[in-house]
Amino acid sequence: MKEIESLLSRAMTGITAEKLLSAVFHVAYQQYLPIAVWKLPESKHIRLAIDFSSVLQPVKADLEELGSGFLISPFINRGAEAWFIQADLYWQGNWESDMTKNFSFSHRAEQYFSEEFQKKAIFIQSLEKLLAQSISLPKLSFKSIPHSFFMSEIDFENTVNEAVIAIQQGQFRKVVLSRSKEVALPTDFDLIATFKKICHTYPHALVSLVSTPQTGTWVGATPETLVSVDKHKIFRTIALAGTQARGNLTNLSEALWTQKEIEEQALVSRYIINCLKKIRVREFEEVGPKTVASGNLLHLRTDFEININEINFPQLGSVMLELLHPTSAVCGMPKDAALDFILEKEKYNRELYSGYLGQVNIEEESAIFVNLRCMQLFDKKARLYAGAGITQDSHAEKEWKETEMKMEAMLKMLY
Ligand SMILES: C=C(O[C@@H]1C=C(C(=O)O)C=C[C@H]1O)C(=O)O
Repeated sequence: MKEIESLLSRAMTGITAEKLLSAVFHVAYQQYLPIAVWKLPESKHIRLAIDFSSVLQPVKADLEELGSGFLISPFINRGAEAWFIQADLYWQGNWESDMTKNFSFSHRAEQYFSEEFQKKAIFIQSLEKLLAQSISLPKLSFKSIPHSFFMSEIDFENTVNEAVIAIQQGQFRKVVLSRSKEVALPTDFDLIATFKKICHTYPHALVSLVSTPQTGTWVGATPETLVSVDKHKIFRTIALAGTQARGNLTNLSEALWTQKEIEEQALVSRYIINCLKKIRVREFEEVGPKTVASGNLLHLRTDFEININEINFPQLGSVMLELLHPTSAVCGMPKDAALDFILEKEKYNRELYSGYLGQVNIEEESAIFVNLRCMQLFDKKARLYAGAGITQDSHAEKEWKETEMKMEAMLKMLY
């Protein structure tokens, strides 16, 4: 293993983080290796994990049992199963880092002739070869975009109106309706340069770039923590909902919210408290709701915090992850009725959008987020995703505009 590490540091001498990330992503992608690159909120560190195992297996999303890596789950995850990118190769640094430092390999399979070891060796050799060339990297070829149901403004607004009627009839209280749209990638699209731009534009978000043969390639900047457990065993989750354009507002406490938005966010808080009640957790700290910014948008957010050691509930992170997903911020309330409505009316597959993703047991912290403000990359095109919470006071046209504003988060990063 030492041989590989010294090969890697030789390959990387004097290379900028951006160039190295481009090359690493390139080689991983071409060799069908699952890779995740991410930046946590309020952090300047870029983290990277590559999995060298033979086939990426779905796993039970058990934060306490899993090793170090990056977890991704689609919106629909029956049996609470998710994909896990094990951090066989892990790097942590920032855009200005000396790239020869801070790389580490997990020593999961030491056998010299194991498939995993061979894959690592081939990866490093290809990386070294690529970095030795002074010419720019060849273009990545993503898969062509598969056909997907396109929802026009009229279709979407009709569905919102149907949801409002269903709410008035008492079928559920809130449902989150979403849609996707395709946009052309710029001809000079550069994945890592775009990722870097997103990191700078969204300092308070989890910014991620994830690619696996099973899920395709996704990039996003989500403001929504689903479950996090830090090294001091503090569990956190948030209730995020209500959306308006930020405009020129500098003092966030001056934002005004309508009753519809206040109620919509309160339903998410209530949903979280109901989940805590189910497992008889009564000692939690609740702060908010307060106005927070995510790029050009404002949301209402309530923070929940629990000291895991004080309540002696070591599995709280995993138990809450299973109970919370999909929360009322992306599905609705009650959950089952809202989900049925979504599956019947949306007519497209959300895939990883509004699922969850994030690091597990990396530097003693797990931080899982709802996958929002994201796009999926294809040959010459990107698919953008966004949704809006519908309650009895919703106006169809306003909800359409809200999804447009949310999609702009990624669109603006492309152009
Ligand atoms: C569903 C999305 O966002 C969620 C829905 C919100 C809303 O309805 O106001 C606000 C923030 C998120 O919890 C999305 O970004 O696609």
